[in-house]
This record gives sequence, structure tokens and C-alpha cells, in this order.
Amino acid sequence: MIEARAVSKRYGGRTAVDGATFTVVPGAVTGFLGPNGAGKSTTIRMIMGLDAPTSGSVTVNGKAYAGHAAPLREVGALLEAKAVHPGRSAYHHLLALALTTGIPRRRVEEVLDLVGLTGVAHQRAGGFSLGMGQRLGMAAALLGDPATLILDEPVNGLDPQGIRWIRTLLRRLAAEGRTVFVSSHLMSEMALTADHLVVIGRGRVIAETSVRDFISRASADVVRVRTPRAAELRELLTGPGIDVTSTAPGLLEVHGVGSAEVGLLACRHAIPLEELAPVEASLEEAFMELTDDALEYRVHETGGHPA
Ligand SMILES: Nc1ncnc2c1ncn2[C@@H]1O[C@H](COP(=O)(O)OP(=O)(O)OP(=O)(O)O)[C@@H](O)[C@H]1O
Repeated sequence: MIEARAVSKRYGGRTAVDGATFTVVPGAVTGFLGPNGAGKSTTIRMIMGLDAPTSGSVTVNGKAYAGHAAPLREVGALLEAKAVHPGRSAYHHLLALALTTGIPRRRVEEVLDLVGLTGVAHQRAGGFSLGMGQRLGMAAALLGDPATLILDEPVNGLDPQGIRWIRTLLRRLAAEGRTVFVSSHLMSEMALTADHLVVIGRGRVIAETSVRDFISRASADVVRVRTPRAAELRELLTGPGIDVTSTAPGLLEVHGVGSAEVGLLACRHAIPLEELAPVEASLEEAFMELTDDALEYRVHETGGHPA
């Protein structure tokens, strides 16, 4: 469990995190979303005790990170590119970490197996691909068998197979009852991986919700209808607060009324429907809508320069 209570971080005159309050619960994957410069990395650094809050507090499993007698056993982290000595093997990299933190040697073999690196454990880590490097980073994060995992942009630069591997692993770790907190810019990835979301913009928490609610809140009342009698249905749907548009022959987008009402109306008039579906905003759209005001730089679609 991670608890941030009115936590702020100022660097000189610049506020990176501004009174953020949120809770990350065990047994679920919580996505940490926000535009560039929103304060995600700063928040993660404060959770990990790498940066001290200017005010407020953040705890992991009830204590500040540094207050734990064996922090590696409480929190495993995968922060940006891992510093691994290129000449050292995966095995020796993990062994060095284990020996300096009182973790038994056999755990090294366990985590190598867990991340699928047993076969290359004695090869130089310097020759590892990005995906193998991420696996090694995950192995290091899991070394202390921690109840809480924090991952900063874990799928950055990975190929689809690597992305899928991380997604499956995170879901499994959450199913084991661990707290999994993962930052990402890839909204579509979060839609497939996360159960909950903490959304941050300009250092403030602007949403703390389930992925489901986040999407449905941003979804307008829009229904897509396909029918060979589109003109007739369109006529019948005319009414206050209802707006019907058509992007293709036989296809209507109805704004302002639910799919059940559209279905009943069509049924009453014996109009056959080939498709009737509420249009859901994607997580991407929901995110853009919520964080629109929170973007530090707005890029002109035509010019491509920061506004
Ligand atoms: N050490 C620092 N000194 C001064 N300003 C900083 C420092 N670290 C971060 N900032 C500023 O604080 C703000 C938040 O940065 P942070 O890196 O936490 O955002 P982020 O959400 O992780 O962004 P990104 O997704 O681009 O990594 C930014 O405006 C950044 O320039």
C-alpha cells in the first residue's frame, strides 16, 4: 500500500508536485498517468526516498521508505534505464545486489527463472537487448520478494512481445496480492494492464478512479447505429437535445440518447438494425480530455512547435 498525503515538491521557484493525495492499494495494478512534466518521476522518487518532500508525506506499507529496516523487501522498483556494469553477468549483477542487502543466494536463481533469464544468466549484461535488460531490471526489483512494486515507464522501447511479457507479469504480481504502481504514457497499454488509475497534471492529482469509470466518465452519450433505413430513423430521432450525424451511407451517430431508447424506437417502427452500439471513449481520449488544461506545452498540430 502506498499513501501520499498532500505531498508537494518544489525545486527553487518551480512546483513539480503540488499537494498530491492518493492511495495505491494491494491486489491491483494502478496506472500512474500524466503528460510530460506532470510530476510522475518526482512523485516516484519521493515514494522511493530518493527525494524529500517539501511538505506532506508519502508512505509505503505504513512507513516512509527509509524507515523500513529492509526496504528492498518492502519495495521493488524499476526506474529508468538500469545501471548494470556491462562486463558483469546477469547472475553476478543480481548476486552483488543480494549479498549487499542480506538476501539469500538461492533467491537469485529464483528471480532469474521468474523473468526467463536462466539460459543467459552467465552472459555479459552489456550484450543484452533492451528487452533482456528490462527482464534483468524486473529480476532486481523482485529480488527482495517485495509486497510493493513501483515501475517507471517499464514498457518504453520494448517490442510487442516484451510489452506483453511485462503486462502479464504485472497482472500476475497483482493477483498474488502485491501493490503494483506503474507509470506509463501509453494509455492503450494501461487500458489492458491497469485496474485503477491515478492521473496527475501539473503536479496535482486530477483523477483517482477505476479504469472503467475513467472511460465511462469521458464517454459522451453517443450511439452508433447501422440500418438500411437510416433516413427514416434519423427523422424519427429528431428531438430536443438529440443530434444525429452520418459519416457513411446507412450509418448514424446519435448524440444525446442511449442505445436502449434508439433500439426501442427502431423496434416500434419495425426498422431493422444491423448494428447498435454505445460509442466508448478510448482511454487515450479520456486522458486527453481530462489533462487538456494540464499540458505544460501545447503543440500546434500544423506547426509542431510548443505554444
Ligand atoms: N531536479 C529537478 N530540478 C528542477 N526541476 C525539476 C527537477 N526534477 C523535475 N523538475 C521539474 O518538475 C516537473 C515535474 O517533472 P517530472 O520529471 O516529475 O515529470 P514527469 O511527469 O515524470 O515527466 P516525464 O513524463 O516527462 O518524465 C517538471 O517541470 C520538471 O522540469
